[in-house]
This record gives sequence, structure tokens and C-alpha cells, in this order.
Amino acid sequence: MTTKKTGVLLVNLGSPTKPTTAAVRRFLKEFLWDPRVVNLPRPLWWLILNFFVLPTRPRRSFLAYRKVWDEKGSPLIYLTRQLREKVAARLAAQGIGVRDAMRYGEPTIAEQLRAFKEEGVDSLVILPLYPQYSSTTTASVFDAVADELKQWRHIPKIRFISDYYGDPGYIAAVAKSIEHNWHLRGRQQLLLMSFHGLPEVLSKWGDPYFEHCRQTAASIAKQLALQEHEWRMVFQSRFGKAEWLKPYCLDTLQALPGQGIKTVDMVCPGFAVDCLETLEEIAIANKEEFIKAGGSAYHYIPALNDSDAHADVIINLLEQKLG
Ligand SMILES: C=CC1=C(C)c2cc3[nH]c(cc4nc(cc5[nH]c(cc1n2)c(C)c5CCC(=O)O)C(CCC(=O)O)=C4C)c(C)c3C=C
Ligand SMILES: [Fe+2]
Ligand SMILES: [Fe+2]
Repeated sequence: MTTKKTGVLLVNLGSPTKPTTAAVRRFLKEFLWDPRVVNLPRPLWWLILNFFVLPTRPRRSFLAYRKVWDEKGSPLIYLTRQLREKVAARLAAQGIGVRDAMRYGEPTIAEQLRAFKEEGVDSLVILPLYPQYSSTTTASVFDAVADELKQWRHIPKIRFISDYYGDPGYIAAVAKSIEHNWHLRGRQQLLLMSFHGLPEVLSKWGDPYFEHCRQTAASIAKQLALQEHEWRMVFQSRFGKAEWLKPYCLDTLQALPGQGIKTVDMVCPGFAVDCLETLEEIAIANKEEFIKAGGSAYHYIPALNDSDAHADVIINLLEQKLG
């Protein structure tokens, strides 16, 4: 009889290797060329990407990356690694190996799958660290896993966790973190739950992301016993000229002081760990805009990151899958 060996792959989006214009350009080239992310016909998108986006965007994004990069590197990469280390330490006794991979950049999904193969893993669990499913993120992870595995002769048993937007453990952990922050710094007039945006048309084409975000936000509000006027869901990080999911985070923040709401708590429940989009866009840039528009207090509540509570959420999700 052979012994079963299980490997768990935690996958996040990825970051440039360095906070330089060249490295950001390399990263954006890989990311934005993924047809799951930008769905335009290839020849048209090749022209737009190479002649309009890549000559300009990396210079702007690099300045943003510089603000969040620290001695440990990109927060998204090291926080994912630290979370993985915590989960791995807890699962080691059961002989379960845990690795982390980035959909774009490094470590790659392919190299981590090959490492599992060399270790004799014959049962895989893939957990994209996106609580809300989207074709642009979760499905893209699936594609990358399939691209590697289709080159293997012996495909292991695979379980793929497509979403966990309504998982009670995840909802409770986010709600607890919000309460903890209220306890530390006081509660503001309104809780804004901000999710990464998507082109609106994707919902029409069957992407359930908007509905997953809506259910996550409503469940967190319910857990905190919030009334309708005490919270709102918004969407951030619009990219390009198309209409994205609404309401837009920045428009909402700029309008709030005029509606008498001058103090807000911000939380981003769609981001497993903090990254450029939360630490720069939400915690720095949008805060400045809110204050400019007449706001007086703006508190960003960090992602679950590498907390024990987050490791508990992940282990519980894995236990549900592994039985
Ligand atoms: C959490 C889920 C995410 C969804 C859904 C998503 C969709 C999406 N993103 C872009 C374009 C960009 N996103 C960028 C950064 C970025 N995006 C996510 C997550 C989601 N994206 C994360 C975690 C990050 C941060 C990466 C980091 O290094 O910290 C960027 C790069 C930065 C910039 O130039 O603004 C772009 C570009 C599209 C087009 C899209 C759906 C169509
Ligand atoms: Fe994004
Ligand atoms: Fe952004």
C-alpha cells in the first residue's frame, strides 16, 4: 500500500519582483496579457497594451509600489508567505505540505506544483486566496494549474476551492477584526466595505463576483448587527475607460462629507492580505481625497494578513475539503 501525501497550494495574485519601472512593466505585461483579465481581441489588445499602457502605466504604478514596499519586499508576497508558514506549521503533524504561489511573477504555480510532485504528493488542494470568485482571478488560477498539469502523465487527485465568500469562519474573522479596531481606535460614523472592482459587463456574461461581494458585505454587516445606514459596499481600483462595478469607492468618499458623514472606517474584505490596492490606494490616496473633500477621520482596518485568526480560517476551509 502506498501512503497518501497531500499538498496544499495557496495562490495569490503576485507583485513585481522589485519596485522599479522595469520590474513593474514586466509584471504588468504578464498580468494584463492574461485573457481572463483583459478580454479584448488579441491583436487589438496587443497594440493598446504595448503602445499605450506599458509605456505609461508602469511609471505611475512604480511610484505607488515604492510607498508600500519595505525591507521585506512586496507586502502581498511576504504576507502571503508568512500566512503560508503559519498554516504549514499547523498542518505539518498531519503530513500535509503547504506551499504558496503567485499567479503572476514568482514563485510560479508551475514550479510549486513540480516541487510537490518531486515530494511525492499525490493529492492536491488548490486554494486561490480570493474569497469572492471571479473569472479574472480564481478562474485564471485554475487555468495556470491546468496549463501545468496537462503536461503530466499522472494527474494527482485535485480539489479546487473556488470561493469562500460566505464561509462562517471567514465572515466571523473579518467581523471580529472590525470590532477589535473599533475597540482600539473608536468607531466612526460609517463602515465602508471596499472590494476590488471589475468591468460591469463581466456580470452580464455570468461572472458571479458582484453577488459574492454583496453577500460577503451583508453577512459581515449582519454579524456586526449593523443597520442599513451604518455600512455601504463600494468598489475600488478602476482600470481603463469602461464602466466598472458601482458604486465607485472614490466617488462615494468624495460625496460623503457633503452628506454629513465626516468619519469613516474602511475595510477591504476581498483582500486576504494587504497589498498595493489596500495600502496605497485605500489607506493613503483615498484617505487624502476624503480629507480634501471635508472628511475629518478615516481609519483603514488591515486585512486578516498572517494573523492566527486567518490561519484558523484557512485550516477550517481545508478541513472542510479534506474531510
Ligand atoms: C481581489 C481581487 C482582484 C480582482 C477581482 C482584480 C481584477 C482586476 N485587476 C485589474 C488591474 C490591476 N490590478 C492590479 C493590482 C492588484 N489587483 C489585485 C486583486 C484583484 N484584481 C491585487 C491583490 C493587486 C495588488 C498587487 C500587488 O502587487 O500588491 C494592478 C497593478 C497595479 C496598478 O497598476 O494599479 C492592475 C493594473 C483588472 C484589469 C482586473 C479585472 C478585469
Ligand atoms: Fe487588480
Ligand atoms: Fe490600483
